[in-house]
Amino acid sequence: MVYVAADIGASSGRLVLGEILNGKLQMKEIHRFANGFTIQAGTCYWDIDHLLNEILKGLEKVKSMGYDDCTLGIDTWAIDYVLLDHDGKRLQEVVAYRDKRTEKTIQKLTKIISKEDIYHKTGIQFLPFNTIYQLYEEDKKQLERTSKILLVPDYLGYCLTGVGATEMTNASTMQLLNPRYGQFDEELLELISVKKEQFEDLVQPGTELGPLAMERFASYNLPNCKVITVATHDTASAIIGTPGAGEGWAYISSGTWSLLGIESGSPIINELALENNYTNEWGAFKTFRFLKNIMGMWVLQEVRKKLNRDYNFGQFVEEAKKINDFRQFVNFNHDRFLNPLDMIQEIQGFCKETNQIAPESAGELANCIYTNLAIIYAIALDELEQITGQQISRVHIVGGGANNEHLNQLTADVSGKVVYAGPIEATAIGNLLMQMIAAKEVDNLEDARRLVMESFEIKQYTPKEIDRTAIIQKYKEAVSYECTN
Ligand SMILES: Nc1ncnc2c1ncn2[C@@H]1O[C@H](COP(=O)(O)OP(=O)(O)O)[C@@H](O)[C@H]1O
Ligand SMILES: C[C@H](O)[C@H](O)[C@@H](O)C(=O)COP(=O)(O)O
Ligand SMILES: [Mg+2]
Repeated sequence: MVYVAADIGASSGRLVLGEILNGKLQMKEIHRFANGFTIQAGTCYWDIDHLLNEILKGLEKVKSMGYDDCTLGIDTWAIDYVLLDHDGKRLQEVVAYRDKRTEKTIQKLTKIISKEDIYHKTGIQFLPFNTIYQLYEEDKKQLERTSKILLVPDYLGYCLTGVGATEMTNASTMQLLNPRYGQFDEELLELISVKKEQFEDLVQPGTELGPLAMERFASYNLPNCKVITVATHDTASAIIGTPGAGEGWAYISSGTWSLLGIESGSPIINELALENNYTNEWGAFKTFRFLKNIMGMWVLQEVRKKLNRDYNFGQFVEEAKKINDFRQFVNFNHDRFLNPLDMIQEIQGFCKETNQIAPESAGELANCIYTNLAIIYAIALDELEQITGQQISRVHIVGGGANNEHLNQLTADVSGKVVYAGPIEATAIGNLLMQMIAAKEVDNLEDARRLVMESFEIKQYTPKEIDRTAIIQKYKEAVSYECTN
């Protein structure tokens, strides 16, 4: 029997095999595929059938490698969902969170209930596309036809097994759950015309969902497979796979998004947390992911698309290193960078509006992105220390972005914290570890993280002496400009 993790982020998906051999976690990537949304008639959609098909193709590879039995865990990006009719069929295509339909929804909803009340109830950050706002924008007739609302990874599990669930780490990102009593907040549900019965029961990560319904996929050559509901929010899995230990460590799950935060034993819901838009997403093992979303590698991904993908990610880093200068100061966390038509023009526009020389070449653009991400990380870490009263001495960077040694070093320099980078595939590893803990092959989270530290290369970056105060001050002056568009 072998463990299989399907980790699907906004830009890419992968299936990995995992097993413990000679006291180490051995992980082998067996299938990788592209992900991304497309725009049809002005709306952004995911291709959920493509993702299901890729999971099945990955499982066929498991079988072809000689494994007749496996367990499977699925984790994906957060907040997006599928509407099912009373026959269990998908009512519509899956809208992607970067769609513009929710651009003004926070303003609409907070005319009825204040941001303070929503935050007091949920402890969840205000992102314009949270599930609460997407459901508020859904056609009311469509909601009336809806029997069940399944978040993306729960829907993929349902397609494979016929069993529905609402896994709680991902459910918390909807901004509809109240951490005080671990359930949906009925007042918020009523506000968006959704009934609690339209969700499947909340389940803890590590719950067995059911066997793969082989009869549904007769044309595939599949192994016998038991689907485990892991920490289905990819960031929750990433944090399980982050080899932090003891006190004073923070993480940056660096992929399409950079999720920067700490693991907390209880939610931190106060004015300062709200003011800095920190969130309390639910973690595995009754922890809370006190973090904030930072725009991450999305910006570079969009620049790369505009440059016809002429550069791979490593080449962007090499070009940026040739410049390696804090030339422009750009707040990439501004909503204008969420899904602009042309990311290069958006960056250049911000620079021109703030009387800064705009980056032109691939290297100048990458340098601008990396230097500003390092500054935004440093500021977020300062905020984190202020809000929690905790001293953070080290930051673990995991995910595809941890490949970027240049940004890892910049992060150490500007934050003044030691950076540990890796494992790159922390999300898939955390997915595997949740399955191993459920199977009692690994005892607990602490042992799981020790196994990660012993099994994968973790690189250390020590801060170099730079004038971080002056750099952060220049950034804050430049971004204090109120973007008009
Ligand atoms: N060799 C590399 N050098 C620098 N950055 C890299 C490299 N490989 C991947 N990346 C970065 O990692 C990002 C993808 O990270 P990943 O965690 O796979 O994203 P997601 O899970 O959101 O799809 C890419 O957008 C890119 O910026
Ligand atoms: C929109 C959400 O905040 C987003 O899904 C984030 O929570 C996340 O998990 C991003 O994962 P990626 O792997 O797509 O960066
Ligand atoms: Mg990811």
